[in-house]
Amino acid sequence: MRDIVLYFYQNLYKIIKLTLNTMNFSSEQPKIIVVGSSSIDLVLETEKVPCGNETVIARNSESYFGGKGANQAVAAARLGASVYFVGCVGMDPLGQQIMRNMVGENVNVGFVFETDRESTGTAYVTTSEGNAAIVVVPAANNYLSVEHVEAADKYFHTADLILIQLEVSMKVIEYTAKKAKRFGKKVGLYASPAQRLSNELLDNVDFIIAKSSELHIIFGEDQREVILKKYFNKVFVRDDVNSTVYFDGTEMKYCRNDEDRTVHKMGMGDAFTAGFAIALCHKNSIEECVKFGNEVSARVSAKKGSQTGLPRISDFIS
Ligand SMILES: OC[C@H]1O[C@H](O)[C@H](O)[C@@H]1O
Repeated sequence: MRDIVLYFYQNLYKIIKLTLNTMNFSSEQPKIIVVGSSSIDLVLETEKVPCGNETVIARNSESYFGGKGANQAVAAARLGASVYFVGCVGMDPLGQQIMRNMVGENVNVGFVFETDRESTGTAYVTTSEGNAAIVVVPAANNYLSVEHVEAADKYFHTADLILIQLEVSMKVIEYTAKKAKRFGKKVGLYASPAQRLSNELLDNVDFIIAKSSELHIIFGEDQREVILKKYFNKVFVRDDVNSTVYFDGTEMKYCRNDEDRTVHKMGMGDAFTAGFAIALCHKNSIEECVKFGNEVSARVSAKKGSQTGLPRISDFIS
């Protein structure tokens, strides 16, 4: 018995690889454009997340690279895609750090603009028992404009897929989705932080990732089943325990990783979105895309910060 247990643990890595084996990686390198936010996250670890007028003491404070757009760009690049990030930072040391980090992660920063009107975006995160409460200060991210996205025009022709989230202006988001559709490109949206989506935006995106607790804000409807049936194979709802549910046209599909590796619940939705997008670019089935997204998300949650634990393509193929 002891030998069997030992064998299991020694080969855990291979077993995980085998379970993911149905995921296909084609020889084509996916080309992805991420339009969105970048920030520096200040993470405070506390006994409990403060509420009301409460004061709590943090065990420590650490800073990490973050911002939903930047997280998705780094995730996609680590998974082997050629990635352009279109974003805006302040003319300050934090902006420079973000640029250097992206360059180090092989993300093309040719369309990262600088503004002198605001400082680089930041996020203040209180984490307790794995949960994370996040307050975002968009700052320079609010200065990302339609003209900035227009500047990346010629790359929209060559891209396979465009990723957007909701941390830059809705005008930019809607413009990006419309433009991508015009070029016949696939568009993925991580609908966070939750906002009501217009019908036009809903029509222009191919897949939407949403948190279970925010459906009523995003769709103006809180019956999960109604939303999933209306947007089958298009809306993917995630809950707190890294499980994903969607309707495939015939039945509800639930996907959950058995093993809970969560240390911090930061950047899980971004990681899922990027993983899903990569799997889609490699022409996998929706079910495989969801499984792969869940795995990428589980891995990021195993380390502190929104980017630290993001896996690399070499973790999946030798
Ligand atoms: O999705 C996680 C991200 O949300 C906030 O934007 C933080 O920057 C963090 O990195």
